[in-house]
Amino acid sequence: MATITEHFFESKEVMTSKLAMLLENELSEAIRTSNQAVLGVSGGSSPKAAYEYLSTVNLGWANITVAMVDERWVDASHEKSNEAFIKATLLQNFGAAASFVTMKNSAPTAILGHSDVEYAYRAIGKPFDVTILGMDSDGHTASLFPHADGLEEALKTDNLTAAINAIESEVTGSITERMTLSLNGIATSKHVILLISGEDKKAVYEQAKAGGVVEDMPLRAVLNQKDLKLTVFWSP
Ligand SMILES: O=C(O)[C@H](O)[C@@H](O)[C@H](O)[C@H](O)COP(=O)(O)O
Repeated sequence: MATITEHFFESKEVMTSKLAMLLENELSEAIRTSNQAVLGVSGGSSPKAAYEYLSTVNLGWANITVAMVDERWVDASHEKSNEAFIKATLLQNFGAAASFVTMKNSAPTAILGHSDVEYAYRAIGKPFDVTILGMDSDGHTASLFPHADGLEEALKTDNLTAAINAIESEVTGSITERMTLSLNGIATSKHVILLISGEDKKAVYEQAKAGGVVEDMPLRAVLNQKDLKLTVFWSP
C-alpha cells in the first residue's frame, strides 16, 4: 500500500491554494537541493486554477522541467490535447521559461510513437519531484483505463511510459488512443498528488481504496504501490 495522506477541503478555492502552495514549496526545494525540478502534469479541471496561478510565480522556471503524465494521440493543436491545456495554463507568464516534455510525436499511432516518447522521458535523467494525477468515475488515473489494450503492459513494464488504447466510454470520448506514464513511471516519482473533484469521484476513490480487481479500477495499482508517497486532495 502507498503511504496515503488525505486532505478533504471545503471548497475548490481552498484546494487550489493548498495545491499551489505545495507545488511552490516542493519545486523550490528541488531547485535548491539539486538545481533542477521535474513536475509531471495531468489535464482535467481540478488542477487548472493552480496551474494558472503558479505560472505567475517566479519560481526559477528555467530550472523546471514540465512533463505530461498522459496524452491523447492528437496533435497539440487539437482541442482535446492535454499539452494544449498545459501550454495555455501553466506554461504562460514566468512558466513559459520551463522546459517541456511532450508525449506526442509525428508517428501515426501511439504504439509506433512509444519508443521516442520513452527515450525522451528517460533523457529527463531525474525522478519526478512531484506528479499530479487526476481520476475519473471509471477508476482511471493517468491514461491507465480499465481493461484497455496495453494496460497489462503499462502495469508491469520497467519503462516509464506506455501506449494505451482505451475501451471507448463516456469518460474517454471518441479518442481512445493515448500515451501515459506507466505504473513504474508514476511510482518513481518522489511525491504523487491525486486530485479528486466531487462527491461521485470521492465514492469511486473510496471504492478503489477498499480493494478489488486492479484492471476494473486501475487507480488501485497506484494506491497499492508500496513505497509511494501519495497525497490525496479532494474538493466538492
Ligand atoms: O486526459 C484526460 O482524460 C484527463 O486529464 C483526465 O484523466 C482527468 O484528469 C480526469 O478526468 C479528472 O478530471 P477532473 O479534474 O476534471 O475531475
